[in-house]
Amino acid sequence: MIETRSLTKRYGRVTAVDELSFTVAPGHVTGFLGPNGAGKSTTMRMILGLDRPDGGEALVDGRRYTAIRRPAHVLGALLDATALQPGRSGRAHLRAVAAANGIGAARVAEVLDRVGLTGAARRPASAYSLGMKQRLGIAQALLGDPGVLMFDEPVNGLDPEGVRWIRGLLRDLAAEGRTVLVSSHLMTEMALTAERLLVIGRGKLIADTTVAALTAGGESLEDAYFRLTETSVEYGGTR
Ligand SMILES: Nc1ncnc2c1ncn2[C@@H]1O[C@H](COP(=O)(O)OP(=O)(O)OP(=O)(O)O)[C@@H](O)[C@H]1O
Repeated sequence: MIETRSLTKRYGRVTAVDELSFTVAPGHVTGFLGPNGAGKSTTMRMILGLDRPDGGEALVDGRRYTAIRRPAHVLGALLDATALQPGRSGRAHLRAVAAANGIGAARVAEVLDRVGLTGAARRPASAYSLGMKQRLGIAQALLGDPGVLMFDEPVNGLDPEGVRWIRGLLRDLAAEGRTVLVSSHLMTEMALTAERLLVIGRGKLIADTTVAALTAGGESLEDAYFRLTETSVEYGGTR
C-alpha cells in the first residue's frame, strides 16, 4: 500500500507537487497519469525518499521509505533505467545491488529469467538497448520480492513484444497481491493494463478513478484524459 497525505514539493517558485493525497491499494495495477511536468516523477521520488517533501508525507505500508529497515523487500522501483555503471554486465550490476541488500546470487538468476535477460546477462549493461535497460531496471526492482512496485514509464523503449510482455508482467504482479503503481503517457496501454487511475495536473490530483468509470459513457480513455487535463497543460506541445 502506498499513501500520500498532503504531499507537497516546491522547486523555487514552481510547486511541482501540491497537497497531493491518494492511496494505492494492492491487487490491481494503478496507472499514474498526467501531462509532462505534472509532478509524477517528483511524487515517485518522494515516495522513494530520494526527494524530501516540503509538506505532507508519503508512506509505504504505513512507514516512510527512509524508516524501512530492509527497503528492497518492501518497495521495488524503476525510475531511471539508464543510470548504470559503465562496463558492468547486467548480472554483475544485479549482483552488486543484491549484495548491498543482503540478497543471494540465486535470486539474481531468477529475476534475470523473469525479465528475459538470461541470455544477455554477461554483456555490459551500459551497451544494452533502452528496452533491455528497462528490463534490467525491472529485474532490479523485483530482487527483494517486494509487495509494492513503482515503475516510471516502464514501456519507454520497449518493442511491441516488450510492451505486451510488460503488460502481462504488471498484471501478474498485481494478481499476486502486490501494489503496482505505473506512470505512462500511453493511454491505449493504460486502458489495457490498469484498473485504477490517478490523474494529476500541475501537481494536483485531478481524478482518482477506474478505467471502467472513465470509459463507461463510450468515451475512449484518451478522450477522457484530454478532457480531464485540458486546463492543466502548460507546455506548448501538440497533441
Ligand atoms: N530537480 C528539479 N529542479 C527544479 N525543478 C524541477 C526538478 N524536478 C522537477 N522539477 C519541476 O517540477 C515539475 C514536475 O516535474 P516532474 O518531472 O515531476 O513531472 P512529470 O509529471 O514526471 O513529467 P514527465 O511526464 O515530463 O516526466 C516540473 O515543472 C519540473 O520542471
